[in-house]
Amino acid sequence: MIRVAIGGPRGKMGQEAVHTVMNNENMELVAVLDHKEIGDLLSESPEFPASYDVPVFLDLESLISSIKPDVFVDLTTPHQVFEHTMMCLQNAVRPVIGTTGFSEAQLELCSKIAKDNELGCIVAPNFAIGAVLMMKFAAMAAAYFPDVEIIEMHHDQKLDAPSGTAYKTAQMIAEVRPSHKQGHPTEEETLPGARGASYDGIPIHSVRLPGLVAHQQVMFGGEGQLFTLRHDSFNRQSFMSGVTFSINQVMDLKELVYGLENIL
Ligand SMILES: NC(=O)C1=CN([C@@H]2O[C@H](COP(=O)(O)OP(=O)(O)OC[C@H]3O[C@@H](n4cnc5c(N)ncnc54)[C@H](O)[C@@H]3O)[C@@H](O)[C@H]2O)C=CC1
Ligand SMILES: O=C(O)C1=N[C@H](C(=O)O)C[C@H](O)C1
Repeated sequence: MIRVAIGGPRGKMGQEAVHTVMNNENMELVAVLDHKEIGDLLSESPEFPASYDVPVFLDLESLISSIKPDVFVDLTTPHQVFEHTMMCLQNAVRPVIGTTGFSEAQLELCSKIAKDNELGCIVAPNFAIGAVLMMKFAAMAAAYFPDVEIIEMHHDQKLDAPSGTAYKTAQMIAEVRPSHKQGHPTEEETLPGARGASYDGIPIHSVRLPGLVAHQQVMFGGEGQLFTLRHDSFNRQSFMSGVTFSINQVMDLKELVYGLENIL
């Protein structure tokens, strides 16, 4: 039995993850972390059935000291995720991080602590297998099509931009193609932001609209041709096989892995 705790249980991802862990026969949901007073047990919250008698904690430090979970799955907010990850790594709890918004410096620091403590940690910008393949194929294509732009599209409640997936896609592409500025050498934005954000010269455009879930297009342009890779998550169930996979895998790791493509 893997003893799992989840951060952000009432969120869009958190609710799915709670049901996923509760229904997995190799896992036990031993605690959840919320930031609002919702009662002592998850079952007191209207989102969950009366049988979910899982203790609710309001701070991670007391959750860890009283429950000592094997794994902490973070599905909270970009503002808290670094602090949560550090606390887990310093207290022998393996983090599985779905929350986005890590800076490169923060990732580097977590990676060092995980290695020093020989503790597994997974930071997964996207748990959906199709999205992981899209990122991998984008890096393959960039070796042949160096001119590329990323368009990510999400629901309008998303707090961070660009998405963690778009950021990771750009990092993977930047590893295989020489850095260069795209478009006309003297192009000017008459409206600031019109050409999107830039990661190593790769434009990233973020769309936020009600009705969307999580979608990304990677467009490669070449002489007389356009090659487009696209992935759509139509619901949050699409992420759950990746969550289960990560909880199982992190138990056998002794370092931080950034992106499921490295362990699939
Ligand atoms: N890696 C992946 O495949 C995916 C990652 N995400 C990421 O997961 C995160 C959560 O996404 P959603 O569920 O859509 O957001 P959400 O806003 O629906 O849920 C976040 C939940 O965390 C709670 N929360 C906020 N601060 C907290 C704290 N300090 N401690 C405990 N709980 C806290 C909120 O009350 C809320 O219930 C985002 O960063 C999002 O980008 C979302 C979908 C897939
Ligand atoms: O906030 C979301 O919804 C999602 N966040 C992740 C990201 O930022 O890439 C993963 C997925 O795109 C859904």
